[in-house]
Amino acid sequence: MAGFDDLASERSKAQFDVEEMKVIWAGSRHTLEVSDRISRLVANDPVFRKDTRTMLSRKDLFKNTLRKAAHAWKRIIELRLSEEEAAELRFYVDEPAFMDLHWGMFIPTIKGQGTEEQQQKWLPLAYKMKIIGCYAQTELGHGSNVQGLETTATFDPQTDEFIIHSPTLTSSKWWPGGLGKVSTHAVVYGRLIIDSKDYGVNGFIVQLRSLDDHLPLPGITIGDIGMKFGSGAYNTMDNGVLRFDHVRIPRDQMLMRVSQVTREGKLVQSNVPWQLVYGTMVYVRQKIVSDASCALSRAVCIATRYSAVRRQFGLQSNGIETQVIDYKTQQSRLFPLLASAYAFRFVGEWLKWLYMDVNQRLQASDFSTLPEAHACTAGLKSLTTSATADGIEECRKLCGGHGYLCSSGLPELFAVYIPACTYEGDNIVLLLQVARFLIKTVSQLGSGKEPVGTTVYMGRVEQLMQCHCAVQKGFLELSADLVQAAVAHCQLIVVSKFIEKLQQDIPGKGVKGQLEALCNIYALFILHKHLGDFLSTGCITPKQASLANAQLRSLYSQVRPNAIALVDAFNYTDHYLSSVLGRYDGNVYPKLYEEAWKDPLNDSVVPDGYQEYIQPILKQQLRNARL
Ligand SMILES: CC/C=C\C/C=C\C/C=C\C/C=C\CCC(=O)SCCNC(=O)CCNC(=O)[C@H](O)C(C)(C)COP(=O)(O)OP(=O)(O)OC[C@H]1O[C@@H](n2cnc3c(N)ncnc32)[C@H](O)[C@@H]1OP(=O)(O)O
Ligand SMILES: Cc1cc2nc3c(=O)[nH]c(=O)nc-3n(C[C@H](O)[C@H](O)[C@H](O)COP(=O)(O)OP(=O)(O)OC[C@H]3O[C@@H](n4cnc5c(N)ncnc54)[C@H](O)[C@@H]3O)c2cc1C
Repeated sequence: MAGFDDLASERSKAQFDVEEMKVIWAGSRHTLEVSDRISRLVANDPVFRKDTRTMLSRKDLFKNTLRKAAHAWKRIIELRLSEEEAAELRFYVDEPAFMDLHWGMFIPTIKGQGTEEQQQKWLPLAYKMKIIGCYAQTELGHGSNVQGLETTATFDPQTDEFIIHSPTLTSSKWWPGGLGKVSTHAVVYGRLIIDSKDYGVNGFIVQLRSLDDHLPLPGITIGDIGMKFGSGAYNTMDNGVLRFDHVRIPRDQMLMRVSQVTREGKLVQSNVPWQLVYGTMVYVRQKIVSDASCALSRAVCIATRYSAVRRQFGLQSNGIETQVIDYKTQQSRLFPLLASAYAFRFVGEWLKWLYMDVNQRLQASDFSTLPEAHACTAGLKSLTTSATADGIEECRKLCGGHGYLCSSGLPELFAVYIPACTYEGDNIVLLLQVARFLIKTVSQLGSGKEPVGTTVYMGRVEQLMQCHCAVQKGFLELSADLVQAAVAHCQLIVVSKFIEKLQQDIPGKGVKGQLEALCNIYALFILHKHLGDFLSTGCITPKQASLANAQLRSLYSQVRPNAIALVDAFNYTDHYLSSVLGRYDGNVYPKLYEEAWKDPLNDSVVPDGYQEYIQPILKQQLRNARL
């Protein structure tokens, strides 16, 4: 069987221990064991099938999502899965749904911004799913500009309550995931008003729906904001709209770790930076970086396996055409994405460590690394999601026409993934935050602080900053060129963390060698992509640029025999890949043909509508022809 033999032959060429590379990719033997076991549990459960998603109406699609979420929760309880295993199960179910926001934002917000008492009250309810929460920050009129939010939370000393209100149409909460049809509660971000004085944005826990009949509570208008990009895709998520008409909540439902409001209506600032109100966004952004490596590796796995199966032109002496993976143009498009997937994996590991380190420091009232954590999570979220969104589209194109079929898995992967460039912070807005951080850092460099990083990449950042750095008054004056410096800074971090990964103990025959090749491919690919920066800032000479290019091409040849093994190391099930082109067995053509007939359009040989619309035309033509 052609495809199967091709992939079997490719696997026999591997020059490294794939099982050990699986451990490196997973992060540890324990994590590999958990993800392998849970991914197969999901793959073997018919409730979690994904192949009909693009054929369902929005209402049927959503109801099926609720069914899957309920089944997932039931399995978590039945099997007594740990929090880690439950998170893996939600990941491999692979369907954006309210659970993501309940576990991924609502609970972390209460943990990060609630007092001990508030955590003791609300977390047990949330962990047991006695309440379902979402994160309601963005409004119809404001998303990036958090300080521009209009929802008000006015303290009423007569009743010891906050009055939550939507004063304008643009203050309607708009986009929060899980809000539209499912969540019973939300963390609502609104302007704290005490005695007519505006104290800025804070978080408030607000019940939205009755726990008895799920109807919206008095003063609450709530619904879904409508269909989003692509069929299936993110339409499994009920992104919602929410308006308040003077809804009253107890004073103790303002999240008060950062600021407290006393019974007398006095605002007391605690000793933590007010920016902790933004803390959930830092947490989610570091998770999004890890998710980028998952999404990109998934697309690269599909495109790499298909590129080894697909043969086109280049008839060889044995009468067989050439595998498209052997074309240098295919390699120059595909292998940098393979390298990027590994690079994002390792920078995501580091970012997770940075986030945990910041949190431990916060416990000890050490806030010194919070600005760097914000800049790194913002910048790396921006860099990795933009590269991944572009990379998934490139993988679709690498698969030719068949990449455009839903059965390839790539259109839906692209449609689900691309909002990552917007949610949790628009990517340009976040790069401007990095630019601000760099300006402050450069201004402090005079104090003898020396930047650290790889020379050429570091030089590029320094030079770009000096070229473009001006005394900036505020956000809006930041030049587009500074965004370029911010990207350069983030790419420096990615390369540096890949190099640091290689300095760790890396067991397994040939594993370190493959990772070194991928690290060099990433670094040289970025250098090639931004050659203008490196040349214009004098970091490298034209001769060096030419040598770098030659080295890059040589590295592609080094990776070529290992490409299939490198994507096998992601250890993805066919269920998770959900792609006829990316099947482990390479049995592409028979499965493509089989999938086609499953389309409802093929339920009848003569299509519905023929008699009404087509036959009259044809008959008319026949009559005309006889005249
Ligand atoms: C679902 C989760 C589970 C898993 C995750 C996996 C996948 C994700 C899947 C789905 C995600 C689903 C939904 C996404 C949810 C959302 O989209 S929630 C809404 C997200 N919204 C945003 O990100 C808004 C972006 N805007 C901002 O962050 C801010 O408005 C701003 C930073 C752009 C501007 O802030 P301002 O206060 O207005 O002005 P500033 O002067 O720039 O900043 C003031 C100072 O504060 C510092 N700072 C800013 N942000 C942070 C932060 N997050 N942490 C720490 N510090 C911060 C800034 O540096 C300034 O400090 P100075 O010392 O320079 O004054
Ligand atoms: C699928 C999805 C899920 C979401 N889930 C949630 C959720 O659960 N909870 C929640 O609260 N929100 C959620 N959001 C909202 C999301 O956080 C916002 O869309 C995001 O923060 C961007 O804000 P915005 O849409 O207002 O865009 P805007 O800020 O209006 O940006 C529009 C354009 O203007 C540019 N721009 C804006 N400001 C500047 C500036 N200062 N300088 C230069 N350019 C600028 C941007 O770069 C962008 O190109 C979700 C969004 C999506 C798409």
